[in-house]
Amino acid sequence: MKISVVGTGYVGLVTGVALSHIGHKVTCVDIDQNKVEKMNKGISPIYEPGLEELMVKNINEGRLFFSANHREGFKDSKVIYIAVGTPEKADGSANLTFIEQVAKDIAVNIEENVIVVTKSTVPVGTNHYIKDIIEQHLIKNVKVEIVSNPEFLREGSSVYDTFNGDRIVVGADNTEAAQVIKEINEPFGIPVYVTDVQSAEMIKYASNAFLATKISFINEIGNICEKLGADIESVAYGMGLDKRIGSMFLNAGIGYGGSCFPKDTKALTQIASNIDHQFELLESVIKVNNNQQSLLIEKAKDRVGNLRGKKVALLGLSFKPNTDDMREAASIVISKRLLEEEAEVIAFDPIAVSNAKRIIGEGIQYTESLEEALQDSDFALIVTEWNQIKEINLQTYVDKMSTPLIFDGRNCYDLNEVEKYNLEYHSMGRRSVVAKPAVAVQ
Ligand SMILES: NC(=O)c1ccc[n+]([C@@H]2O[C@H](COP(=O)([O-])OP(=O)(O)OC[C@H]3O[C@@H](n4cnc5c(N)ncnc54)[C@H](O)[C@@H]3O)[C@@H](O)[C@H]2O)c1
Ligand SMILES: O=c1ccn([C@@H]2O[C@H](COP(=O)(O)OP(=O)(O)O[C@H]3O[C@H](CO)[C@@H](O)[C@H](O)[C@H]3O)[C@@H](O)[C@H]2O)c(=O)[nH]1
Repeated sequence: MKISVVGTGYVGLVTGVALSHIGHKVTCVDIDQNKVEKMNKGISPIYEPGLEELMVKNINEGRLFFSANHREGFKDSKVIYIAVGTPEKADGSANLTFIEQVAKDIAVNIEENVIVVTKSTVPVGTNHYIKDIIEQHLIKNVKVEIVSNPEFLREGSSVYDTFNGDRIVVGADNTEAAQVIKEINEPFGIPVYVTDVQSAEMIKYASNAFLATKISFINEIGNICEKLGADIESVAYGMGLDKRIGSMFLNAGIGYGGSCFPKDTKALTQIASNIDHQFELLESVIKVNNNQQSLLIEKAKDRVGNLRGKKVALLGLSFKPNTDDMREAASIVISKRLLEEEAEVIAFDPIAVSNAKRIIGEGIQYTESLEEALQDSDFALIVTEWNQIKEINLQTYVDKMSTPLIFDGRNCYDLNEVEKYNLEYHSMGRRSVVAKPAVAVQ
């Protein structure tokens, strides 16, 4: 089937590539001319494992196209997917400006009946709002059906997730439209759950809010464990053995970041407050997460005292491993705090340095070499659990650092392993390891 995808960010590009890979003829449309030029040359504008290879394969096999022109991109399409951003407004609610613009772009450029499928995360009621906008601006006598099809992929594993997701949610008023979307997705072999539009919209927010709740919950338990001498890794493992709880998303650390959980949890509290419901549980989840992000700095200050002039190795910048995405990364809050404390910061990340420079700025130094970041440093803060960090020979900390003192926000190392080295190691929700008499950092 001929399909168009509007927006080529993490969701749109992966969707377009995956749909072309299962045999559809797909044109991805983006207003960003530079991105379109890059993609036409077979270069992915984002870093996602496996994406560029799959993109090039489908371009070469004549199923995948890119355009900066909506009319050209929508030509002959039976289905148009919307995958533009829905960022956060100052009050935390979802900004629908891009969605409204796409609805108008669709209205004035389509020449035949289409099904408009929203992949973007949008508040309950938005799909109907999209239909209203399109119908108000239509210039041809055509029929438009809408389908909500929220996206559940994770950055860093988006290609894998698209082919191996747990479910595809389809929300529709019109059973024929739902059936078309079901059939389009059939080759993925993933169970499709069909429901009404409003419920599909809510499934997305509720899922993200639930996962964020799981993270803030385990972080609170971790903070308590640390003070009582229990070990959060053992506690999470023991909890996860209960199938009703499940072992996933119980990794304690410095909290969640990224382009979705922070914005979608805030948007859901706004959605609730619009109908005079105060979502107290979710408000606490957000508060716990905000505190968690700066916990690593508090730990360092408790141990080291004044941070002024201290040479700090900041290990990991992206909000999670295997992505160059810096949106709401804990490293932003942490580097800001370090600069306020007048520390000297050298940050390591294997992929996200150029994005980080734009967001964090030139107040800190950057390197793509872990060893260079550690060289002569007074202490290290682990912010993202990149494999390069997890797999480092721990002796490197001892050899390179001025004082081998580590504050690990992602529990990268086994405590028994750490004990074999002359390290001082503080992690999250676990006992500290001080292998040799207290390291003098003054
Ligand atoms: N990033 C994720 O992991 C993820 C996962 C699930 C759902 N979502 C949701 O999916 C949506 C998209 O997220 P993203 O991270 O892919 O966004 P993004 O910001 O990375 O990309 C959006 C793209 O849309 C383009 N665009 C904006 N207006 C346009 C228009 N009128 N016509 C054509 N192109 C236009 C932009 O140029 C940009 O390239 C959001 O609602 C987000 O909440 C994101
Ligand atoms: O046990 C855990 C799991 C995750 N995180 C953190 O949570 C954040 C989000 O991680 P993850 O969910 O893996 O990545 P995202 O790409 O943000 O994906 C989430 O957000 C997407 C956008 O809505 C959804 O599509 C996905 O289903 C949902 O997992 C990151 O900062 C992680 O470090 C933890 O602290 N502990």
